[in-house]
Amino acid sequence: MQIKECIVSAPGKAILHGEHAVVHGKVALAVSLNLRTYLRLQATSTSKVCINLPNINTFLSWDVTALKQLFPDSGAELGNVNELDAELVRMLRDFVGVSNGTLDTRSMAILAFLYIYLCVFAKSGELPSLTVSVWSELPTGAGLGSSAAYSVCLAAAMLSASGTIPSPLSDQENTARWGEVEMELINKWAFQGERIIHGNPSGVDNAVGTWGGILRYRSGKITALSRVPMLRILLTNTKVPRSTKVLVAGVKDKMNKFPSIINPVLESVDAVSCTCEQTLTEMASDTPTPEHYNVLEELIDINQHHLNVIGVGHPTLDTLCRVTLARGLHSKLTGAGGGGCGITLLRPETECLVVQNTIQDLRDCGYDCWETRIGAAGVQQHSPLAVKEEVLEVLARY
Ligand SMILES: Nc1ncnc2c1ncn2[C@@H]1O[C@H](COP(=O)(O)OP(=O)(O)O)[C@@H](O)[C@H]1O
Ligand SMILES: C[C@@](O)(CCOP(=O)(O)O)CC(=O)O
Ligand SMILES: [Mg+2]
Repeated sequence: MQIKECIVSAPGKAILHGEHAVVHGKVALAVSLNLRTYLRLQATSTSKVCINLPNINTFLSWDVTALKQLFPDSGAELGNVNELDAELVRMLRDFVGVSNGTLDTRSMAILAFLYIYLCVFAKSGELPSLTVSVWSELPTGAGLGSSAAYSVCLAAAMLSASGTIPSPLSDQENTARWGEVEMELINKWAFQGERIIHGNPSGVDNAVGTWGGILRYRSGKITALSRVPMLRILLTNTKVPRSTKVLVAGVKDKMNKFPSIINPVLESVDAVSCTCEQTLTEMASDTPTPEHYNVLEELIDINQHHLNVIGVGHPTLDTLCRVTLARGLHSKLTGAGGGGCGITLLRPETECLVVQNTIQDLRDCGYDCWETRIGAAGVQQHSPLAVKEEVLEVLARY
């Protein structure tokens, strides 16, 4: 089978408000980051499927003939984009040799890859030999949506290589985006990848990875916020490893144990997201005032308390909040919490020296900290000419 080689990329994300609550049908506000995951898919004639994942030190290959045996006689039933095929996931677990309920990060990435590969190519009835290499600028497992950026890249690359969606590149464009119909399809397959990695994702992360920008997300309904002020944000990685899957499951357990206590907290998080959205809209349609920033800061503090109540805080995140508050800045965790990353809002009048000192304070705690740009483009295809040399070099190494 002739497949189309490609290089694709997708951005990571930061959740401003609504993490965890969004899994239970509440509103989340999320922004794309200027840190991306890149994937290169190459055709080979080795009769092998190879995957190189240097971020998680995983390099594997399988014979195409072995993978073909996973095709049930009812091969046509593989590949329903709207629901996860639990039987196929079970077969893949046996094939790769991982037990149900494993938290081994490498296994999740491999299962998501094989699942999307098999389902997308099942329709053509033929499994091609190929090599996929992925490299990310994002820290993995830190709350910045690396799993979603990875899943979005897998979906885009497989759909493109199989010819299910056309290449958006033209003679004039070395980097291009797909149209709305293709992005819907990429997003749906990416969501299945997220389901394998997360267990019960809301879909907000893959939506940001696909569309980019600043999004309001609720129960699968995605609204791009076009009128938002230019926010300045510090990102801090406490470097404490954690698993989104475990944290999401923990919140569910708490809800089951104390529904009358936890449900109102999630309702309140929803109200925080809605109030933040309203404030951002006001700020964009008028000149942002110090009072607007005061509201945004109070919302950050309230939400951080809520996230602690539902059990996804961490002492390192408490330290982040305390250290930044000592400089007059407000922070909250972002993503699943339990360690990982936090965001700190910078005000327009925050002096350069204050920002530099805050970054230094946080680095002294052993954290990584940097100012980020938000609202990057969603999933893209690139010609090799348009990819940064250092990224191309890593992708070409395998
Ligand atoms: N660049 C990558 N290469 C391989 N796997 C990745 C990559 N990025 C993310 N993953 C997968 O996603 C998992 C991390 O997802 P998760 O716990 O949701 O954290 P987050 O999405 O916040 O980074 C990793 O353990 C791995 O399975
Ligand atoms: C906690 C949650 O709201 C966000 C998880 O983000 P991340 O995997 O920690 O980047 C889960 C979800 O929305 O699927
Ligand atoms: Mg994730």
